[in-house]
Amino acid sequence: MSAVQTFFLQGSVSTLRSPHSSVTSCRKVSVKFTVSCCSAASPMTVVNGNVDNRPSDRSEVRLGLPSKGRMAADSLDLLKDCQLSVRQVNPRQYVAEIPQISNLEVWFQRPKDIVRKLVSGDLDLGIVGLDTVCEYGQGDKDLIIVHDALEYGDCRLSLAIPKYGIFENVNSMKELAEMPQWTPERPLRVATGFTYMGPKFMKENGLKHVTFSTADGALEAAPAMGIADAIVDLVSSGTTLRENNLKEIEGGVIVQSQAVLVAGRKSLMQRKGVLDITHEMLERLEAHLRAVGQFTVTANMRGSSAEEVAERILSQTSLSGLQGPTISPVFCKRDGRVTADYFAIVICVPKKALYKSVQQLRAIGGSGVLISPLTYIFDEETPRWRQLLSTLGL
Ligand SMILES: Nc1ncnc2c1ncn2[C@@H]1O[C@H](COP(=O)(O)OP(=O)(O)OP(=O)(O)O)[C@@H](O)[C@H]1O
Ligand SMILES: O=P(O)(O)OC[C@H]1O[C@H](OP(=O)(O)OP(=O)(O)O)[C@H](O)[C@@H]1O
Ligand SMILES: [Mg+2]
Repeated sequence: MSAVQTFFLQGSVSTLRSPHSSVTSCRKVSVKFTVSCCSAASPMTVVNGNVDNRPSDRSEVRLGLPSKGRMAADSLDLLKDCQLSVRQVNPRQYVAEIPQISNLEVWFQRPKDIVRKLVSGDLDLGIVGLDTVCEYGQGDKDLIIVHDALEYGDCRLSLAIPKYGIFENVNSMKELAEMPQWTPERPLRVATGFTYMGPKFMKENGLKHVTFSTADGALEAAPAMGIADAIVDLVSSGTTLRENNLKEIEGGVIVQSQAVLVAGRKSLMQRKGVLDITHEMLERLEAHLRAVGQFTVTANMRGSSAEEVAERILSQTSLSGLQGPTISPVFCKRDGRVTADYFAIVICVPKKALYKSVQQLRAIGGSGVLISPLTYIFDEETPRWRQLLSTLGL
């Protein structure tokens, strides 16, 4: 460990004025740490999760899901939409199952513990926000993001400063770093719950004289209370910052976050069944997320041939579908002869363009327009699966 450390205090740091308070090193916040007991000769080791990182001999595959907070319900909803409903006998029980996938245990944990347990090997897969992976994974190369965009939990980890006082004309990280106010005796005081990402970011941005304090919530109050000059916290709509007279600045976004599916490299490579379950989950997630926001539109259209109908459809900007329209003749018997005066067309249309598509279909002679939501769009190959295999060197 280097001589100069980053200090984290709970609450005010106004009494801390030593040169040690400047950020010159970015110490890993301990997943494993040692505390002195009564006798200095017998240290006690406290570990989050698996004590000595020995691979356990369990045969079940374990998926960690957030037990509380805003990610919990959305994670269950997403899995349900992928026909992977989690069956939990009662809400205080922390283990559950997904009947469609045998040999999979679902464990409900706090998001930060999901990441820690992926690192320790006590979980194999997990769903959490990318911010939590960055903060508690601390750049661990064995944490692999299998799906990076589950499309909920959107937020960003940002640095914010007051709109007023000495910060009134400060609008970028460069300007913040160049402020003459920050000295070893009077460093920039930052309040954050992100005690790994916060110091790392400040160091990367060349801020030399910085101290950090930490609290468990309502960090936006710290500047007005005189406890901090700036904060590093999650921002989504920006309302909390605005209500507290704080602003984000150029270059101050540390991580753009949303829910992700993460796995441990060792689990993927060594534990039987993990790779297969990951493949199935990835296929369902990708196919479902592709289908969200798309509708299938079917309609009838009079025409002399399938090609002639196709030309009419493709002349319209909103009707090209995923790979072009599917057109099938609708046969009927007229005067004893089987003819195809009508064609049935099927296209996929993005939700946003739905009404425009219906208007365009009608304009070129479409009738009997039926619209149904899509559950899955399976492609020939799952791009993220190929990416995962290449990351694993398989
Ligand atoms: N305002 C927000 N809008 C959208 N997503 C958010 C927001 N705040 C946090 N998140 C995302 O949801 C995750 C969980 O946040 P949540 O607030 O539920 O738990 P927490 O802050 O870690 O715990 P707690 O608030 O109970 O102490 C975050 O890691 C982040 O990815
Ligand atoms: O940009 P906004 O949409 O206003 O959201 C940002 C706020 O949401 C989170 O707090 P949360 O609601 O989780 O409360 P907490 O501080 O108790 O975690 C985050 O810590 C911000 O305070
Ligand atoms: Mg929160």
